[in-house]
Amino acid sequence: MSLLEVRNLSKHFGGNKAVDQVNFDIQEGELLALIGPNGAGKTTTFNMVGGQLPASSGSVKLMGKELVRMAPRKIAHMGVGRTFQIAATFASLTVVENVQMALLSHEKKIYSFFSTASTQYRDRALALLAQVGMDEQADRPCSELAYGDVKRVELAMGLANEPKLLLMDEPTAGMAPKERNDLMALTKRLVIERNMAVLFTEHSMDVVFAYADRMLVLARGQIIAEGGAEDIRNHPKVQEVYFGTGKTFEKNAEKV
Ligand SMILES: Nc1ncnc2c1ncn2[C@@H]1O[C@H](COP(=O)(O)OP(=O)(O)OP(=O)(O)O)[C@@H](O)[C@H]1O
Repeated sequence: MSLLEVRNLSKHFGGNKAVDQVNFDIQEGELLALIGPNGAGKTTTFNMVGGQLPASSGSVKLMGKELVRMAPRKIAHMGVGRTFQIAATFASLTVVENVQMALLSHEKKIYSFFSTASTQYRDRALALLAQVGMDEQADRPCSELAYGDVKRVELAMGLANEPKLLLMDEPTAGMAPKERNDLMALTKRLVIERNMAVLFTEHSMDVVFAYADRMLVLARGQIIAEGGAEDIRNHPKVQEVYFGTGKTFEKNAEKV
């Protein structure tokens, strides 16, 4: 059985078929990229898997259990994690406090954080930070961190509920090439070490071709291609939808 099975998943906004009868599987230990031009339906697909958006029809099963129509919180508890950007209001908290918040939230104890619970889960938070190489910066406010380091903290927060599948929406947006590669190399290492799976959307083709085990290409709400780097690079439909967008599909694209 696949870790995640998506079958005939659709989302219609009025007459707009944002996602139209999409099918795919994700296996444990897999880093899977969901790519496609602007408006292809990537975010909509993501939000249906995470439960933030109700599907119009279709099925999403995690280890055989149906997630469609389940509340996002329940889906998170079932083992689907998600990296969210650290909200501006939490930037003044330290690195470790942000990860503690994520742990508390997972345990439904968020209400107590600002009173007596500020020391709770510190050790667990530090252990997560060590996995992303941020334990030495644990007591710095997030607002002082370099952008790439903030992304590492967000990754540690995404791991707080021990996800079997982690969803990452454009994890490297706004990053310099070196930071992008570092973050994706770290993500790949975590996928292997934790035997989890990651589904990520991405606009940087260099990152996708360098790190994804497999790619799904969406265009106008439908999957037009699926496979490894060679299959995708040479796929006529993929070349067609990206033609004129300035995206490169060259071999050995930038890798720092
Ligand atoms: N809440 C909404 N209401 C109406 N239409 C929406 C809504 N969200 C998305 N859409 C439409 O659904 C389609 C797919 O959008 P989506 O954001 O999923 O694409 P995307 O592939 O993530 O795009 P991008 O790469 O630009 O983020 C688009 O036509 C978009 O305008």
